[in-house]
Amino acid sequence: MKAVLGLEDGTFVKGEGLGVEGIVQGELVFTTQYTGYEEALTDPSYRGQILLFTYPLIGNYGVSGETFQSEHMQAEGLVVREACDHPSHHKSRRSIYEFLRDEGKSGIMGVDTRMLTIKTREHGTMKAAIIAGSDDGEEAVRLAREQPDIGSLDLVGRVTCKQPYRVNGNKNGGSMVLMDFGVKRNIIKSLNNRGINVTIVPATTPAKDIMNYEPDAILLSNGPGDPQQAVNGISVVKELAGQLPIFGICLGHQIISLALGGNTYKMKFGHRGANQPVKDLKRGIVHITSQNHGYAVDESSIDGKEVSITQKNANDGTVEGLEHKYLEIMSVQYHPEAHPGPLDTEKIFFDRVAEKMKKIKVAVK
Ligand SMILES: NC(=O)CC[C@H](N)C(=O)O
Repeated sequence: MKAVLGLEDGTFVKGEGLGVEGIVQGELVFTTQYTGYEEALTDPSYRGQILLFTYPLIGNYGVSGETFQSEHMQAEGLVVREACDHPSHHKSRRSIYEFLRDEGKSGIMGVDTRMLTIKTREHGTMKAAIIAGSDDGEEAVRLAREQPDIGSLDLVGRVTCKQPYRVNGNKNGGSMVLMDFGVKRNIIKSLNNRGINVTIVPATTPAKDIMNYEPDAILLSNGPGDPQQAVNGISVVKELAGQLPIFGICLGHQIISLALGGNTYKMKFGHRGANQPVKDLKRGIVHITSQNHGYAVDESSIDGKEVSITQKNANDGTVEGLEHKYLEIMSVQYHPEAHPGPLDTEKIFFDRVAEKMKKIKVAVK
């Protein structure tokens, strides 16, 4: 099948189609992870985005379904140098070709992903379109340009759960309400593994409904799009700060920052990969983290009397973690739940969350 990828700056590249025939529009973003394509493609944070892998061989160990981060593929489309159609792994159930087809999604392969990455780094993230089934470059460019900015879309509304549901932990480590902005399964699993019972609620749940569950703490999840769109999340944090511990991951961290009076901005091309170095400023050590974000918290807007920046990206100095100075509020920009990527920060973040919840229980008794 023919295919073409167009960018808003007028660039287009022709390649071979993957998945089903059709048109895909979204923001083109690149990830540098070598593996973990199954986890990344099913991460709801990639809604509204076409995901390009800089690593040239994708699909070698097939798709098992065991590490999906949600029910389905979430990225709008896929761009790879070479996709493997004869995967080899004992857990593989299908090839990446079959996976895209089953999901009704489209992609393109056989294109110069290095050139596209350099272009994205130089120009900044661009709107893009893939046409699987055509090689009309002018049309692909037109479709790339003719779409709303990702920042104007309510992407969280497309991925949040419709109804609350509960997933219990393996012992009684307290109860938590998790605001679902597009949560990755491994966040829930990491909490459950520490005995935490988690009630997952839609992103639009108001503070008083959250308090009806009588939670020991709340956690704001990762998710797609611009954090400034998450107006309910921001007001929940404003209302509940000081009443119970609040934790956040990625989009959740950005929402917490906005609620505490900070600002967020769109980065030139974001951080997406499995080896982003993050410096823990208190302890002076660097952790290797999994990341996927295009927005960041503006340090000067938040670092001050009430909030301390606890972690920073060792590559570009952007904010990676914060803690409130006297309230139980803690959040990270990276993904401690990994999947994809290294588990280095899994223990540190989730053990601390579990510890803080235990303390609250003891204090209440
Ligand atoms: N993984 C996430 O939660 C991403 C957060 C936000 N959508 C961003 O791109 O910055």
